[in-house]
Amino acid sequence: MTTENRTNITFIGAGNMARSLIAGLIDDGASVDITVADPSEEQLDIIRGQWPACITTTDNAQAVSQADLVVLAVKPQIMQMVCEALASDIQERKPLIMSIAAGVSESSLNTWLGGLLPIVRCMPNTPALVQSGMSGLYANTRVDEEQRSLAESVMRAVGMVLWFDDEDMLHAVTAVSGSGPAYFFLVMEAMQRSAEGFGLSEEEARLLVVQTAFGAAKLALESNDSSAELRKKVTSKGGTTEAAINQLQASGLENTFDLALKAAAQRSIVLSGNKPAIEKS
Ligand SMILES: NC(=O)C1=CN([C@@H]2O[C@H](COP(=O)(O)OP(=O)(O)OC[C@H]3O[C@@H](n4cnc5c(N)ncnc54)[C@H](O)[C@@H]3O)[C@@H](O)[C@H]2O)C=CC1
Ligand SMILES: O=C(O)[C@@H]1CCC=N1
Repeated sequence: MTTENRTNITFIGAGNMARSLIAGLIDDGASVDITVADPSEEQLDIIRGQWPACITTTDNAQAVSQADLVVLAVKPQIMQMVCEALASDIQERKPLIMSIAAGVSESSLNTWLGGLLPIVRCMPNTPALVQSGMSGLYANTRVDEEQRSLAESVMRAVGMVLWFDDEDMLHAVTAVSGSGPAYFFLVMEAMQRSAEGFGLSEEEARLLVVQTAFGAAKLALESNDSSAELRKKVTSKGGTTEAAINQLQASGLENTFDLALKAAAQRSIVLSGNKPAIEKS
C-alpha cells in the first residue's frame, strides 16, 4: 500500500479484459493508482483516451516496480515469456500476483516468476465491462488475508465473485462463466436472424432479443425459482413456447450445450498441461 492507503495496481497487457477491469475499478471510485503496460502503443492509446489518470508504458519491468498487485492480462500462449522476463523485478518486491489467463496453473506462474510468490488465479468474463461480471478465484497458500481481500475487491468492482479451494475447478468456471457470454451472444445472434426473417427491422429485432435476454437473466437472478421452473411458467400447454421448446429439444440442444462446455473445459485443461479432477469423474 502507498502512504495515502492507495493501492498500486499494475496491468501487464491492455487488452479487452484488462480494459474491462480498469473500467470497473475507475467507475467504482476505488482508491487505486493504475499502471498499464503493453508493447502496443495503439492499445495504450485506448487506455490514455479513456482513462487519462492511468500511467501507461511499454516497459513491463518499469510497470511492476511500485506495484502492490500485478494483474497478468496477456494471452496464455505468451504468459511464460512475459513472466520469465519479469521474474527478477517481481522477486525484488514480491507483490501479489493475479493472473486472469485461461488454463495457466498457479505452479507454472510461480515457477516462471522465480518462486515463493502469493498468487491468485482468477477467471473473469467480459460483462465485467458493465460491472456485471462473474469471476472464479483461487488463492495459493502464500496469499494472506489482506491480499485475498485486495484480489476480491478488484473483482467485486466489476461484478460477483466465487472463491474455490480446488484450483482444478477453474476449468469448470472457464467453461461456464468465462466463455459463457459467447454462448448467450450466439443464441442472441440466432434469434436476431430469425426475428429479421419475420420482417422485423434490425433495430426492432435487436431490442426484442436483447431486452428479453436481459429480462430473463434478471428474473432468474432475483427469483427463488429454478431456471426449469421459470421456463415452465412461460410454457402454456399446447401453446407457442411449447412448440419452440419441443423443436429445440428434438434437435438436441441440451446435449449440444453439454458437449460445448466439455470442449471448453478440455481446452482449458490442455492449455494448463495437466490432468485435473474434473476430467477424472
Ligand atoms: N476475453 C475474455 O472473455 C476473457 C479472457 N480471459 C483471459 O484474459 C487474458 C487476456 O485476454 P484478452 O484481454 O481477451 O486478450 P487481448 O488480446 O484483448 O489482450 C492481450 C493484450 O496483451 C498485450 N500484449 C502482448 N504481448 C505483451 C507483452 N509482452 N507484455 C504485455 N502485454 C502484451 C497485447 O498487445 C494485448 O493488448 C487471456 O489470458 C485470456 O485467457 C479471461 C476471461 C475472459
Ligand atoms: O476464449 C478464451 O480462451 C478466453 C477465456 C475465457 C473467455 N475467453
